[in-house]
This record gives sequence, C-alpha cells and structure tokens, in this order.
Amino acid sequence: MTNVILVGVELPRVNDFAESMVELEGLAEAAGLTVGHVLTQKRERVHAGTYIGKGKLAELEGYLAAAQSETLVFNDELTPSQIKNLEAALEVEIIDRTMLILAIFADRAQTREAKLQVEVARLQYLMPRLAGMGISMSRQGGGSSGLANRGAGETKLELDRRTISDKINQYQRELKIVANERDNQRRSRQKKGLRVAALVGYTNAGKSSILNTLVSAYHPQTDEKHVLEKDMLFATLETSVRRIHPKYHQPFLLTDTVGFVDKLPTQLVKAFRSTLEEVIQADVLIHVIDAASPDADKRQRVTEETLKAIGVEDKPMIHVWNKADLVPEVSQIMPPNHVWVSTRTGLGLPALMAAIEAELFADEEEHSWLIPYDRGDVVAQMNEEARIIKLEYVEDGTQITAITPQHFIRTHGEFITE
Ligand SMILES: Nc1nc2c(ncn2[C@@H]2O[C@H](COP(=O)(O)OP(=O)(O)OP(=O)(O)O)[C@@H](O)[C@H]2O)c(=O)[nH]1
Ligand SMILES: [Mg+2]
Repeated sequence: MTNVILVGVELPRVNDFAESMVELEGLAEAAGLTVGHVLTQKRERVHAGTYIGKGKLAELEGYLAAAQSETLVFNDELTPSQIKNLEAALEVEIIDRTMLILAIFADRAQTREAKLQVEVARLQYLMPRLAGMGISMSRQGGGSSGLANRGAGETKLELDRRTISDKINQYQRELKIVANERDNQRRSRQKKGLRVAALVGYTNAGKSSILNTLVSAYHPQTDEKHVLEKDMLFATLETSVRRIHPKYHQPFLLTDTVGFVDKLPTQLVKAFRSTLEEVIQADVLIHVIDAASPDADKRQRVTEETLKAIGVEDKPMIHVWNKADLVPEVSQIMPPNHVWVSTRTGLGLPALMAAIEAELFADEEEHSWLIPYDRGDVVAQMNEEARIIKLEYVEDGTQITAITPQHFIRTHGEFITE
C-alpha cells in the first residue's frame, strides 16, 4: 500500500470543502492508497504555479518525511505546469483528483469497451502533461504508486505525443464500432416500442441495487441476471439493460450505468458518452439519491450538472430517496415524482413502479380492435406491447379490447373499431 498525503485548497464561498476532502480520502482508498496525512490551506485562489503557497510547500516537505510518503494527492485537477513545478520542487509522485478517478475507473473496467473508454480519457489527460510527469509516470520513481499507468497495456510506456494521439485515434475507431452496434440494438428496441427508464445518480447511491430489486420483483421467473451491487465507489462502469414486466403494462427496459462524482473528469464524461447514450435516449430518468448521506443535496446537484454536460435536460425525472432504512424519520408528504425507497426493506418499491409506469405509459389509450385472421402479426405484436383486457375469436377476425401505446395506434389504427 502506498502511503500518501492529501492536499486541498479551501477557496472562499465553497461551503462543502470538508466533505470534498473526506470524499478525496474515500477515492484514495478506493484506488488502494492509504492516507498518512491531510494538509489543507485557505486561499483566495489556488497558486497558479504550485497549487499551494510557498510556505505550505515547505511544510509539506516535513510531512512527507514524517509520513515516509513519496506520493501527494491533490483535491483538484492540476495544470501541466503545476505538476511539473511540484515534481521539480518536491521530487515526489504527484497525483491529482482526475488521475485518481481515472485510476479507479481503470481498476474497475471489465469489458473491452469500458477499458478503451478509460484509456482514451487517460491518454487525453496525459497528453499535455507528459513533459512534467517524470516521477509520476514511472514505477521506479522511488516507491511511487505508478498510479498514472493503471490500466495501461504496457506498464512503462515510452509515450510521446505522436504515439499518444495515434493510440487515441485507434481506440476511438474501435469504440465507434461498439457504439454503432449499440445504436442498432437501441433502434431495434425502439421499433418494438419498448420504452426505457434509466437509473442515474451519484456513485454508491444504490442504482444497481434498485435494478436488482425491480428485476426480482417484476421479472422473477426468468433468468435475467443480477448486476453487481457493492459498497464501493464506481462499482458499475458498464451499462446493463434489463427487462421489467409490470403487472398492467407491457414490458419496459431498465438501464443501469456508471455513477457520477464531484469534479468527474471531463475527459471521462466525454469518453463515456456513448455508454451514457442510453441515458440520453431514455424516456424517463430515475435519479437515485442516497438519502442517508449528509451530502445528499450537493450530490443531487452534481448529478444534475453532469447530466446537463452530456446534453440531458428537460427529461421527465423521478427522484428516488434511497436507503430510507438509514434515515431516522421519513417525511410523509413528498412532491410529485419524489419517492422514498429502501432496497433493504422493500419500502416504496410499488410507489416507484407506479411512478415509472405513470411516466412511461401516460400516452396509452384503450380501444376495441378487430384484427382480420390474415394479420396474425398484429395480434402477436399486441401480445408483446399491449395490455390485453379481452380477446374473442369472431367471424371476421380476432376481437380485442386492449390498452396500447400511441405508436401502435399510429401504425395499426385502421383496425380500431371504437
Ligand atoms: N442501508 C441500505 N443500503 C443500501 C440500500 N440500497 C443499496 N444499499 C447499499 O449501498 C451500496 C451501493 O449500492 P449499489 O447499488 O452498488 O450503488 P450504485 O449506485 O450502483 O453505485 P455505483 O455503481 O458505484 O455507481 C451497497 O453496499 C448496497 O448494499 C438501501 O436501501 N439501504
Ligand atoms: Mg452500480
């Protein structure tokens, strides 16, 4: 385990500084580092050259020696020149918040796509910083963690700008192919009229747990697999889609995806865009909030800002206040589309389903249909996509009373009798 020192600058008018340092510690631990000391400084703005001021820099040297540490972790993304100056002044490994998050993502990535996305983000981050990162890029650098190289194919990359940009291009081409496949899958689902609800929210809020709970409750007799849920930052990096069968409506799809965090590196947001396309295209978003977290409000804001950054605005949203079992008292009166849930006790799950169904199927209508016998395809489609209330075989065809979505009425409305 690498012993590290955390460094943060508290700016004026930032009232969640303490929480962000706690979160940084959590991130460091998630990356397999142990925190030996935390050093903070109040400043009007961060020092352009070295992030912290000269006096603090000298102080840091003392702490480095005392904690026998050779790695510093900074609470913000550093500029290329800050990294360079800090390395030159202190001769230790310099890690910033972005690099830390990138390393955790690299550790967690399972699929080829996730690995490529993380690697693209990492290379884009490194490109302008290469020159300054002597110690931080090598594993030999006197006990440094080699964190900047996590997930990279080769451990000691002789990277120069040319090879980096070649690699980025190559990986992006490969990612494009995967993205196209996903596009096709999505289009075929849309053609079938399947609606999509997407889980979004801060990391560790309980998105995957909600997906699993709903799958068990509403799709119990199939082999729909559970996804990984774990008390761990960024347990989920790859998108999973599961089918949910509500009692009174046709099936819909529920999507689980990567969680967000404060100051999520822009490189990562960009690299994960195609994965997040599922969120962009969803019919409704289920915003999961860890109600037991003292930072719930801020995390909610961060999620909404990240959604905006990927171009998601004005989409219907259901707010899920999860982990209600950990909250001493839950308020009875909630605004519309806000529900208390606990995946532990099952509290609120029917209310959540009702809210999802209300959003997804608001445009459905009940009609009577007479479908001629040579149009078995329409009946089959109805079985898939509609909620059939009555079905009778009469002389001219199949007579059906059903609640169907609008797109079904648009394509087959000729068979409606009333
Ligand atoms: N007490 C309690 N814990 C919960 C509840 N729901 C989820 N958890 C726990 O919260 C932790 C995170 O749950 P996940 O479902 O993995 O969270 P996530 O939002 O998918 O997290 P990422 O994939 O990392 O973004 C796990 O340890 C869950 O067991 C709940 O209702 N109550
Ligand atoms: Mg998850």
